[in-house]
Amino acid sequence: MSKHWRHLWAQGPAHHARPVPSVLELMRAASWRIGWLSVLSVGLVLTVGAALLLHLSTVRNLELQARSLAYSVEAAVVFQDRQATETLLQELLLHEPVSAARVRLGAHSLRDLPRPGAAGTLLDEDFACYRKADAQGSWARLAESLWPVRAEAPVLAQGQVQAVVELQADASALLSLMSWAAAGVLLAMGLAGVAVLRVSHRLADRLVLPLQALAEHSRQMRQLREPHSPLLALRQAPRAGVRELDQLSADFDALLQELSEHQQQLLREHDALRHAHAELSDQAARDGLTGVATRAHFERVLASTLSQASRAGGCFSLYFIDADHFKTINDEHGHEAGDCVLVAVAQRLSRSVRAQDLVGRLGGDEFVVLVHGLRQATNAPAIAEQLRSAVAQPVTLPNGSIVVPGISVGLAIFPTHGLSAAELMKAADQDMYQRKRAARSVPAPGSSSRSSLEAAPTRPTPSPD
Ligand SMILES: Nc1nc2c(ncn2[C@@H]2O[C@H](COP(=O)(O)OP(=O)(O)OP(=O)(O)O)[C@@H](O)[C@H]2O)c(=O)[nH]1
Repeated sequence: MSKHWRHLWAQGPAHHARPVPSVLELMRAASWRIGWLSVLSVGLVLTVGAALLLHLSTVRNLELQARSLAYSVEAAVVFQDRQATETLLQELLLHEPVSAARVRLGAHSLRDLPRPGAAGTLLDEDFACYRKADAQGSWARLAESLWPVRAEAPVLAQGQVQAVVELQADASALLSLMSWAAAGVLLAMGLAGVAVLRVSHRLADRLVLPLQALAEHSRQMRQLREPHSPLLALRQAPRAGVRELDQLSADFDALLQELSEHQQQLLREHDALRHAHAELSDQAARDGLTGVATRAHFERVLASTLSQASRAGGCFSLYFIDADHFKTINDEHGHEAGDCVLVAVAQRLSRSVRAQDLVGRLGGDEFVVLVHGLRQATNAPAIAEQLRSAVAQPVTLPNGSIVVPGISVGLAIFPTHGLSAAELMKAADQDMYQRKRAARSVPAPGSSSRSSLEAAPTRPTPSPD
């Protein structure tokens, strides 16, 4: 990891304010750098190589020419024919890329050809000297000072060195050759640069476009919120035709598939839990024996009815019900028979009120009924009577005996008898208790003092329930 990235990593994503570059931008920037660096280095090597080759071949040619000239001028030098020597020098300079030439008498080598500016001047030691007229310009002089290429060869006669031929290459011709070579190299560099950029851009497109397609695909998949959408099963991540990218797409598909299955599993479990919760709530709200509301559920509904009636200024009635002499049934016919009577009482109470009203069992043989939206408080006693008469029907017990259950019903009206649930329950309970006591103190004509719960004949008789 480079210093820069380590620094960014240490800072965390929130701290680096610079915009995060895309992969395409990074690859393009890198390919620009790589392209130009490689083209420049190749260009540099080519230029230096070409210059070196040119230099070596020029030196070699010049040496050959110097040797050839040494042979040519041998006779003229031996016979001291300066005119013929100069003619030979002139001929050579005319057709060859040589800017200056001279023949110096003696065996010693002279390296100091006439300097630019002194060209064509015959020095004291020179036997013959010639310099091209067009090699005397400033460009030619500059070229010679930049690129001095010289060669010399001895003029031999009878095994003795008679003179030395010295040649100066035409540097301006060499430089113009070099400029052509440089132009060629530059052109090659340009073409190579374009080719490198095209290839690297294609490579970037080949890698980045599939990545962008995969990113777009994942965005679309995220938008498909429905877990059972058939698109999830059908749609595959796009394939790029590049092994690693295709592997990434395949892994993405597999991950999506796993997530989808996991989500479906979670949804199934969630449904099961919701179902179980609903069942438990229902069980908690319903009395196990009779199926009417439990005390807790009844109190919740009473509280919400109360607050609603308080806000809206409504009126409702609450009935507190206790079975009369229920213990006797248990004692005489058994607990199972008592249960049977409790179920019958609950069913009859439920059938006597509307669906929006609520019947609850407080426990034992105590029931409560909540009647919503009473139009007039004066209707409440009639409902109590209705409940009483609905219950007081014969019930056939499991042992075949028939009993007629009796109930005492106490009444409380909101807001007349109380403004809170506790006040209303207490008022209804007290009313029920007083009515029970009143009923017992005044026995009905022809009935025993035991009350309204009467043992029926022991023979089995069909029951309305
Ligand atoms: N079968 C049955 N009996 C129950 C159940 N819960 C309570 N009991 C009995 O119901 C009876 C209720 O007794 P009380 O209300 O005190 O007696 P009662 O005979 O109804 O007396 P009064 O209310 O004064 O008429 C008790 O004997 C309890 O054991 C139940 O779920 N099933």
